[in-house]
Amino acid sequence: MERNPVNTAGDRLDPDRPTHPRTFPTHPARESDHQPAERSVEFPVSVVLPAGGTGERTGLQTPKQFCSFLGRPLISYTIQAFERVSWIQSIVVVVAKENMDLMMDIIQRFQHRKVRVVPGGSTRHRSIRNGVLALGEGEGEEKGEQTLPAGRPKVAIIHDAVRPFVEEDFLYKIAVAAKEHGAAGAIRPLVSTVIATTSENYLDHSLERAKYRASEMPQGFRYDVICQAYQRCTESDFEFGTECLHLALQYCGTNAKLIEGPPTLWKVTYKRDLAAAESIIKETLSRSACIITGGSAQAAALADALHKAVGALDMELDVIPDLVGVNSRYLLKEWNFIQVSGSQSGLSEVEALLTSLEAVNRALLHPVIVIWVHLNCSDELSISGRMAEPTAIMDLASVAKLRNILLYGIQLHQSKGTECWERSASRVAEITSALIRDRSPALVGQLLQA
Ligand SMILES: Nc1ccn([C@@H]2O[C@H](COP(=O)(O)OP(=O)(O)OP(=O)(O)O)[C@@H](O)[C@H]2O)c(=O)n1
Ligand SMILES: O=P(O)(O)OC[C@@H](O)[C@@H](O)[C@@H](O)CO
Repeated sequence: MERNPVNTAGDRLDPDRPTHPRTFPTHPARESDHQPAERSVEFPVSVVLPAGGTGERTGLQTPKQFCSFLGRPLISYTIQAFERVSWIQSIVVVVAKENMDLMMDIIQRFQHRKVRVVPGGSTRHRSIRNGVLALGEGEGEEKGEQTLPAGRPKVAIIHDAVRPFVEEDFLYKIAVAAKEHGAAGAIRPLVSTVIATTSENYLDHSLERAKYRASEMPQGFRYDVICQAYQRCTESDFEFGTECLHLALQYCGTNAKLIEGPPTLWKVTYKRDLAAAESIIKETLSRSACIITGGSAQAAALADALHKAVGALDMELDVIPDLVGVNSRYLLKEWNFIQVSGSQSGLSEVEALLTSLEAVNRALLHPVIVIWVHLNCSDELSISGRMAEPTAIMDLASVAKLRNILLYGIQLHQSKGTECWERSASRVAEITSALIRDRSPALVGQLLQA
């Protein structure tokens, strides 16, 4: 995890960050095979993402919501989780005044949609209140640099910006329950028992754990309920409170419906949570890849063997001849690419792949992994050819890195007489899986020997 924040100019402070301005077409909506079935919600839903804290408990200078993972701030992952939900009409991100410019840069850099930024307050409740009020401001009005979102929602979802792993299915459950009951909240089983302490830090009593749950996010509220709750609550609530569901009960008599959520709803709080979040993000991006064979028989033979070997490594792998026609959809998936080239073809197929990836702006949100597997079937290694490839792939990889594409090479020597693709393929599969999983910057542009 890079702890370098993006600076107020929107440029990350470490040397690896691509700094050239990106000129993108309006990027097409990204699709993924894992996209759940489209749901429809018959009432307007908007979201408030409180992100106005300082993240003191991480011990870092950079507020945790702005810590970068694979080149992108944590908050951008959370925003993406909401903006891809078609029935969410608008998102209000609440950040400290001093981070407003930084937040606008992040929205521009990663082309987030439906997002508006408002200033936070000195406590989480004050920040959430500012966000809730912003949802009710007029539709289509200009406010500074931002156009106000669609009109007031029927349901407002509130979700800590530092809980990036939220799925549409659960958001749907919360939104529908909030519409029906006035309020709804995510809960999880307690891991530790809750105890009450005396002023001298002795045990006063312990709670029966089975009767209690941990209150998590997202939470949902009928818009009138959460507005009324914040209108009626006290300064003490604003200063010391941590529970929106309590405000709805206390000041609106609204008893929230509680829905057990998945374990992925956890909040990034401590430094160790940052490493956990990065590991989950990397794992999510490493689940699938497609092998492009270019139509050559040699490449197809290796691809088939690779398909079997990588399958054993719990990766989803598709084998396709090219990326044209219906196969061009792979360019839009959050997948990785393995270009298998026969000994006659050099890097031209990789160059074509990189151009296609840039044309669809595929590397906007996540670094793309491209692995060139070069089949060298000649019994005599052509010294000149071999010497040429390492330099050529290094140069190409340097250019690709500026576009957030990580290019690696694997050279496979397959003497003509040997038909044991399986052994070669399992070597290539292990290297490929490690490259996709680890995304090591140190190996970018290297031509590894399988
Ligand atoms: N004045 C505040 C304080 C917190 N939050 C947000 O509320 C969410 C949950 O709060 P927490 O995990 O406590 O974040 P921090 O207050 O930043 O953490 P710490 O208590 O360690 O400083 C975070 O997204 C945080 O940015 C906010 O919008 N405004
Ligand atoms: O208390 P913190 O500010 O660390 O985090 C906020 C959490 O309390 C809150 O997200 C849930 O408990 C649900 O209200």
